[in-house]
Amino acid sequence: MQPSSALPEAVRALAEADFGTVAQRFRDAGLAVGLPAKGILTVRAATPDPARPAVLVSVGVHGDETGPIEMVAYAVEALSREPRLLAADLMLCVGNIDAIAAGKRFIDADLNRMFRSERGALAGTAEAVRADEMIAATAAFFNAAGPVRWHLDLHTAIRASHYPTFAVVPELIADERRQALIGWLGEAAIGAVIMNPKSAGTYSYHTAEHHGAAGSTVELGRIGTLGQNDLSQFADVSAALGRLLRGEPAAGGKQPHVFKVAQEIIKLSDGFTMAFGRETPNFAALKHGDVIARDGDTVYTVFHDEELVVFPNPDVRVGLRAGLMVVRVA
Ligand SMILES: O=C(O)CCC(=O)N[C@@H](CCC(=O)O)C(=O)O
Ligand SMILES: [Zn+2]
Repeated sequence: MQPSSALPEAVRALAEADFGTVAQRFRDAGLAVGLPAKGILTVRAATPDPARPAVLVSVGVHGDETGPIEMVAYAVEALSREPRLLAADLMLCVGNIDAIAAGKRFIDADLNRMFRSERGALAGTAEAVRADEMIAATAAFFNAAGPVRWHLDLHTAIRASHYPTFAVVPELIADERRQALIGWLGEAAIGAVIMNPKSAGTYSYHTAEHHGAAGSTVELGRIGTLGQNDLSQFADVSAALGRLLRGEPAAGGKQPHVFKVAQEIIKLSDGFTMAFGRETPNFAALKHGDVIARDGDTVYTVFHDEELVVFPNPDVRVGLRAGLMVVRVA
């Protein structure tokens, strides 16, 4: 992270999980404010109201994915100046605070693989401790919520992408909620959604599976330096988030293209190699029979006429997802 003094105050405060000023503004407006763990702020109606949607917004689950931190910092700063317009119960979570300070994806291990019952070699890492705090705060937030539950886990991708913005949506979200989520993603000008049938231990899959949230990992452009992101690329997402939190009518928008996961590429050993370069963009197309990766005796190949590669990353730990292959369905 660049020296804090060089950052706009709202951005510095969110990146360092310093909620003092915004929390006080919400409190002064008579809202119920909670700080259940470092980097986690909840703002609820003073009298519990199950008719209010419960919206969890998380950023910085990967410390080098800084654009959404900036975007949300300004969105929350603006909302805190007109707190009575907040029409949802809000939980704001800054995920990997130490990794944000270090400007790295993670410190010991990927926080966004910790949301699973068996952590194996990931147990005992700094991120496992942080995930436990997030899991507990998330459960407390949604257990006190009404039935309408959202989780927008805002990330940025490592590589370029055919769709600069896209989202990963757990398939198990109930139909009506999933339609509402995809509608919101369209309003936010998200270009593509990937329907995912299986958890990779991610935060958004966790909230969908365990709390019935319309949860999604939303990829907003590429990784960048905190304070130096081009915020114009987040204008539609920021506006859609503002409307969701203020209970304002949706503004419409183009429906995203829909993909589904065809296969998950798991790194089985240190011998894992991808058949294409590290800079291969997300949604690059491979044809039937093309080799995707090799890992000892295992050869991953394309079995549909065409599959598109997303999140190719040979550097993950053994046992974790090294990429997704997706096919277009709508
Ligand atoms: O660009 C990449 O390779 C990684 C970007 C990123 O962090 N993506 C998330 C997606 C989570 C999901 O599948 O819902 C991740 O890998 O954790
Ligand atoms: Zn990420």
